Amino acid sequence: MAASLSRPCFISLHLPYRQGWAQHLANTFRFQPVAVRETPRVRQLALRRGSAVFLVNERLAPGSASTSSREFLYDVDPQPALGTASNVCFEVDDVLGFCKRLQSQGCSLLVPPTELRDDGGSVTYGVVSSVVGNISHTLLDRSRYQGPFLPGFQPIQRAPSATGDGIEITHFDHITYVCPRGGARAALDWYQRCFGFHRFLLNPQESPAEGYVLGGQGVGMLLLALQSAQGTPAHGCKLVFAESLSRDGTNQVDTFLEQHGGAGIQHVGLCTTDIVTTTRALQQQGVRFFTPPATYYSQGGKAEEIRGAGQDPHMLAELGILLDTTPPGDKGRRGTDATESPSQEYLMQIFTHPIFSEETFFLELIDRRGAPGFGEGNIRALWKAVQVYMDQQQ
Ligand SMILES: O=C(O)C(=O)Cc1ccc(O)cc1
Repeated sequence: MAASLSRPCFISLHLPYRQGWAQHLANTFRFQPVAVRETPRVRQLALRRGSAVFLVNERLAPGSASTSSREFLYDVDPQPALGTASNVCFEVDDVLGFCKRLQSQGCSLLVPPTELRDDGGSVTYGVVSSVVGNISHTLLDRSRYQGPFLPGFQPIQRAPSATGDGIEITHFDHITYVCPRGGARAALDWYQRCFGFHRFLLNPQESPAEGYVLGGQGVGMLLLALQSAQGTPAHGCKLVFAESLSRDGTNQVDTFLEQHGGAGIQHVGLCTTDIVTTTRALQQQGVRFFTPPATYYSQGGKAEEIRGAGQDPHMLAELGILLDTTPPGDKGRRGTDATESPSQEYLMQIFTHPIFSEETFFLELIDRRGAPGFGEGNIRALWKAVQVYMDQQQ
């Protein structure tokens, strides 16, 4: 079964009672509130930047909101003890057929296909649980809907400050899951089988059978990745599955499992077309980013690599931005059109501090200049920066 899933339509975040995040997302990350739904017990706020939409679900009353099973529209209640990103919504053409196929494959439907309508038209959706931690997926057909967000939500008038603030965020680039030990391969298989995602090799060093194993220097991690069936390698949304291979159980992946209370979404990569300006603007708004170790910029040929890509090593170091060039020969391996660009391909990344009070969920900015993968040096640098941060927290 090859399902026609495209880029996520929204990523849903849940917060426990008395915790909010929507204001923070609006004020510091400058996501624009577009639609809201409020009941006496919950508030659901959709915030958009480019085509990236977060649905922030807040509780307005103590206790479990799930006395009514549909308290949260287009989602289920993960009953969070802490902030968690627990649902990714994908658009599909045929919700009924899709849900039927998933059920015949043994998947559990949390919300059966349901139709909702208002003046803007109608949508059909269902919610299925995934095989990873608390993550569920909303499958949505909104081809018959003309309204600004979804039926059941009230539109919010667009404030004039949404553009021209230097923050260039275009779409969700990737979603990284932390899987339990031994669970990354099963997750990969499930998304290939049930959602029709294709394997994506993160790096030329990756062995398709084993996955991408990062060892040495205190890093013990297995990474496996997929990309959605629709969309080119450069434009589709990727799923990255991370699993700890470390023996001492104190690294960031194990810490996520412990503090999150199980597997789940560790970070979301937001694609930007101008990482330098965007990082600067977000820093001015108070967003805090991980700073890679100073050695990242001074180690073997990094400054030359950065200059070779046409970037300024001092500026990147000052902001904490990581850069990785695609090694020659990498293009063909991932099936990129070799005639696309004669110049060197590279990408730049930067990672925020954890968003909630626990060391769990964070965001990333990624600026792809033709490079579809993830740089090994950058993953190591992020790993190191997170470890330093975690050690400082103790
Ligand atoms: O580089 C990325 O964005 C990744 O998604 C790879 C990754 C996965 C898990 C980590 O704890 C650190 C890096």
